[in-house]
Amino acid sequence: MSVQDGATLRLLDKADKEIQKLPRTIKGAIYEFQHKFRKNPDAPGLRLKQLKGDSQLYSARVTDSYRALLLHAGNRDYILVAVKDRKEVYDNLDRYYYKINQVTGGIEFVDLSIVPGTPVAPPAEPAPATSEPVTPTPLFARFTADRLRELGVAEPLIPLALKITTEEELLGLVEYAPALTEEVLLALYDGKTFEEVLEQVTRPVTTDEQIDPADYATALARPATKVTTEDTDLQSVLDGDFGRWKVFLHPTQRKIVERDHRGPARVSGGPGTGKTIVALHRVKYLVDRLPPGDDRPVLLTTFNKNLAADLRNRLLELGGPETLARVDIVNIDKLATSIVSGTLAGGRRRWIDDERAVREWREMLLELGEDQWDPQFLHDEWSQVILGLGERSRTAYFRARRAGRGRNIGRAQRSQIWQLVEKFTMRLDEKNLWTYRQVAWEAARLELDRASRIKKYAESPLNIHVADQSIARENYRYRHIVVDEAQDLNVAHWRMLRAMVPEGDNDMFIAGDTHQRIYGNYVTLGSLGINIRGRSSRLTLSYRTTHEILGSALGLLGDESWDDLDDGTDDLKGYRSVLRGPRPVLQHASSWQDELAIITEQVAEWAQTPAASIAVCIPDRNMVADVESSLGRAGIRAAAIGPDGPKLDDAVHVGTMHRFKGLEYQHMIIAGIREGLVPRAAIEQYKTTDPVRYRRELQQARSLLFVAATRARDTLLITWHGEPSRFLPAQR
Ligand SMILES: Nc1ncnc2c1ncn2[C@@H]1O[C@H](COP(=O)(O)OP(=O)(O)OP(=O)(O)O)[C@@H](O)[C@H]1O
Repeated sequence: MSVQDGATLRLLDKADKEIQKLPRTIKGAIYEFQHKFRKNPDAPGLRLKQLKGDSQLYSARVTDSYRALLLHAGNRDYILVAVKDRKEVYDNLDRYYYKINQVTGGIEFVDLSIVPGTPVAPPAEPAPATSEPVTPTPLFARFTADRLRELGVAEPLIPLALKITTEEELLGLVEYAPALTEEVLLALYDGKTFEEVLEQVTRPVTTDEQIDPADYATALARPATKVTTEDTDLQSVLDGDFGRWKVFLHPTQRKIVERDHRGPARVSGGPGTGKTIVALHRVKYLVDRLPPGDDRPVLLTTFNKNLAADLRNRLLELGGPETLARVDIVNIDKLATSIVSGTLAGGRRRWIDDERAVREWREMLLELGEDQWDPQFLHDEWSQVILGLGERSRTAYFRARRAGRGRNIGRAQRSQIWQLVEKFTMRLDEKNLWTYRQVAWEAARLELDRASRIKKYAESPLNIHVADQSIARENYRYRHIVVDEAQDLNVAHWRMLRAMVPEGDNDMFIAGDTHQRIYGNYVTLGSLGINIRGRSSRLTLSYRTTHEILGSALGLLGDESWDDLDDGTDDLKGYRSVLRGPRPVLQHASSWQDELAIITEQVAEWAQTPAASIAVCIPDRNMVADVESSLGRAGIRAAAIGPDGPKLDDAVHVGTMHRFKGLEYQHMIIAGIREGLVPRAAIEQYKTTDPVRYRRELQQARSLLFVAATRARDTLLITWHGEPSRFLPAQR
């Protein structure tokens, strides 16, 4: 059989929802059908035929009683839009609406018979008669058909949208509506104005191209047409393990993935808007454009080991072993560690975290009888100012601006601090210890040296190298670097990364959200040679959190202002969700014991949910064991989340707030949200002594709570005893 006989069969977004509901035997038959169809759509058994009076819609036989409905997009390209019982597929053909959306240029399909409230939908249950008939006001009475059309609502759904009067009707309408119609109507329903929706929802997906309403082949290639591309996608829909994130990218996500840049680019966006998903697709996009080879020219890095492991699994799912084979996936500290271990003799030391380092400071100050300085202050000054300098010298420290650090430190004090820092680093040397920041600084230094050797080699006349055999040719480690959770990387990390990749097209792709910064690392990328100006984009649609949870989580951020990893500011304008669910519950308890009882009772009520989709988050490490044993006594398996992620896959996860970065749960409880813990009482000392630091500590505490609250997909319960945290809405 010639290749010409074959056909492409794609699946349209939302058609997968209907297909997944079909009986198992029919799904099996669809599996067979799609194979045969791809091989030869004209095979007689498939009975491919045009629907009467319609140029574009075709039906084909799946079984004796089921038919596939296909939209012909030109040449041998078909889009599967539905699979239906033969008895109903040919009735009332007017109910099939398909068109190229005049705003987005994407292909849209709706079967009006499944949209409640349309003239062709089955009649709804009659409403119970009331004694006084009242005519409720339609939800969108303040808009005209033209306005909805301008926003991109699908034509046949406009009259219906203008008629509906309840939220239930609206949710019924948007369930199978094209994605833009769903987003627009829900945003208007949430109270946004026409102008806001135009700006935040419609404009980002509006195509610049001239739209030919009959050119389906071109429309098929536009980001707004959400269709599967691989043969295997339809198979995974049928197997029930279909990851929509792999295929149905939002048009805004797709544009970001596929845009080429002359330098570093950045994507921001609120929690759950798909930054990680975009980073993964971006990696695949870059790998697909590499020349063949068996090296690994792409680096994908993130904050911790657990997130790196998740990226690895997801990239394997997305691109298979061939993509994985060209990518180094490693968390940022491990990357720094491997650079240092591989290059320095002293590389084989033990790494310690900040908490342990502060203990070392305290011990050293005690031994020295030095009581003028606070160990935490010295550790922060060393880690965030001195280890943030490009050059580690006393003079450089004397000149350092200490931007954003409130307390003024004069020359004499800097001299004392410098001496203490020298003693401290010698102490760590003797004990064979290193902090992660020290490692990052060393790694940055080594990589910068390497980069300057590469430049020197490239610039000097060839004969020098020939004469001096000792100069070996080195190359940059990577061609492209993709960073996730960028808001928590420190200055040294960025210096190291910058030096690992030559400046040029698509050199760095940076995904992060400064509202979720929880490690106090503030950077200005521009000053580190990473110029993202004019190459920033933002995602605004949450795929994780319901509208209700998102609204409450935004309230936790207060009126703070947030940076954009550079000199500008960032905000969450337009951040929204089309997912609906119960409102978060805020519950006051009489004591910690009472909170534990509430937690245990609530988790027991979620017995139908797989344990690992439930999490309990608390602000203090000492509370973890309490929660674990309280759940344990009720026969519920619980496991603490360690620094590298959850320890067990079949237990309720319990952890402190920092541990929840990047994770996702169906049901979440955040307990212990009281004054003194959120924010911590210890920061009050800075209120008068160091107001700048105080503000930053407060902001970081807000971010921690924001991160925790936005891990919840469906349900969120927040509890406290005593005085509620100032970040919670006022309680009546
Ligand atoms: N286009 C998509 N289609 C379906 N699901 C998606 C899509 N994009 C993202 N998701 C899902 O939404 C959830 C959140 O995505 P992701 O983790 O990438 O968001 P994020 O912006 O990185 O979140 P955070 O900032 O909270 O870490 C995940 O479950 C992901 O699979």
